[in-house]
Amino acid sequence: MAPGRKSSPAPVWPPPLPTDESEEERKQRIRDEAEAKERNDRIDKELNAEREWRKRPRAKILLLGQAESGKSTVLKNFQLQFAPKAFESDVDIWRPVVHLNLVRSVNFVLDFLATRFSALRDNGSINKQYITPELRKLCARLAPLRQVEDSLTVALTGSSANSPFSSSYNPAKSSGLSMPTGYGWKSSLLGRRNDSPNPSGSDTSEFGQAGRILAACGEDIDRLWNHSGVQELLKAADITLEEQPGFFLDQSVRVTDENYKPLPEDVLKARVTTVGPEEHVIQAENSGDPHAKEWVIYDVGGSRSQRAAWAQFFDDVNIIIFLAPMSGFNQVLAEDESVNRLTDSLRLWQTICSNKILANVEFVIFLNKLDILNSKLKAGIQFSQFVTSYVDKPNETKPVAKYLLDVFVSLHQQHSPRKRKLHPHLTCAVDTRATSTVINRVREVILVKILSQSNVI
Ligand SMILES: Nc1nc2c(ncn2[C@@H]2O[C@H](COP(=O)(O)OP(=O)(O)OP(=O)(O)O)[C@@H](O)[C@H]2O)c(=O)[nH]1
Ligand SMILES: [Mg+2]
Repeated sequence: MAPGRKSSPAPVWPPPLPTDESEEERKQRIRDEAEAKERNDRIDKELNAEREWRKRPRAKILLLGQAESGKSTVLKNFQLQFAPKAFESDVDIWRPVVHLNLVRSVNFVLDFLATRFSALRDNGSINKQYITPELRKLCARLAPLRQVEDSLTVALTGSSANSPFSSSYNPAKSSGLSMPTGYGWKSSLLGRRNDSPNPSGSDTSEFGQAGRILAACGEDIDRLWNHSGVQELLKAADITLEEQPGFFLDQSVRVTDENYKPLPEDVLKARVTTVGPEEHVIQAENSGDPHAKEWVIYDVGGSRSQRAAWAQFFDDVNIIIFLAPMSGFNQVLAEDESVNRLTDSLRLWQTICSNKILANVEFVIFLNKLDILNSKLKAGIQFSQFVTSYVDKPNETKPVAKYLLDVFVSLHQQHSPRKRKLHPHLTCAVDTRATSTVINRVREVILVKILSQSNVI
């Protein structure tokens, strides 16, 4: 109590009724009290509803699968499907990612050609007809892109460029064309988007500068990629860049245009390695169904070192979508080149199926990258050479996909702790239309699961 002030009596509740109020004042007091009570009741009701809303069963999806299996791509499909306006308003932040993916591919080709140029010096007979003065000039003109790769990588990841190149191409090392970074890059880009523009109107950021250099190089990149010598040399070395994540070399003129705005397909194809688990809450736009208003999706990193972080979500999800890329049959893991990707996927699937904590979780499996499987088989790669149990069957997409589906389904049957329905789909996650149909089916499965959890059905 402040010195010198008289102490007031402790307040009592409810306050004693005034003894000297007029009839009019009494009526007003009663009206005020009724209004206050109504307001309190309304607030209580809203708080209760909010409490109930928080407790309600929500769609919680966990995406699992090895690195590059397509988990983050499926997440983007969910965002595109359920929150198209939010997806559209964020497309710009993918522009520098597409640029970095493209620049890494170009630099990969430049490094590859450099090894061929030096082989030519050492042994005049090799590939001489392909290496024309025009090709050398093209390579010289594209040299500034090495600097662009460094500055974009630093701007996006906060660390210096690390673009590994192995002169002997190894499909497992495709992360050389990816951007290993965490969740933070998106929020930092969203933050930058609101920065006030330069008074001259030009974008002076690293992204703006990289964009201008790329715009000047677009035609040359296109010439490099379509150069018959480059195509022949890559083919002779068994390199199929088209199947690598973040491939934009066939779109270089469009994506380097100064006014380029990424299309949804570009966003799906852009590659960013997920590092650490990410929680994404998708607020469904225009959803009439109260149970489908909010989707919580957990996206995790798929490489071996990331998998320990998966288990923390096991007791909190309604549905697991497992991604198994069918195209991995002739590839090895980037993190362990002694392990075949398909073998790793099967082992991982078996482990997930047999997990007791997940016994009541609904399982969906996407046998993904159907398009790459198709192009590999069409190119003559023999599935049976890598999967020796596949005997006397045609080397065609349909029977191979069916065979893989049977293997995954029977592993699920054998190893699930209790009988459980599996929802399998053959998918190409970069095909938005086809994936939209699949997502609608998954949506139905999830809604039934949520309703059964809330005892509605
Ligand atoms: N051609 C083709 N590419 C696909 C398909 N699904 C995903 N991709 C591409 O494969 C690359 C890897 O996909 P992501 O979704 O980043 O893989 P991820 O499982 O999230 O990988 P991590 O984050 O490393 O665990 C991306 O460039 C995708 O665009 C598909 O069905 N076909
Ligand atoms: Mg990912």
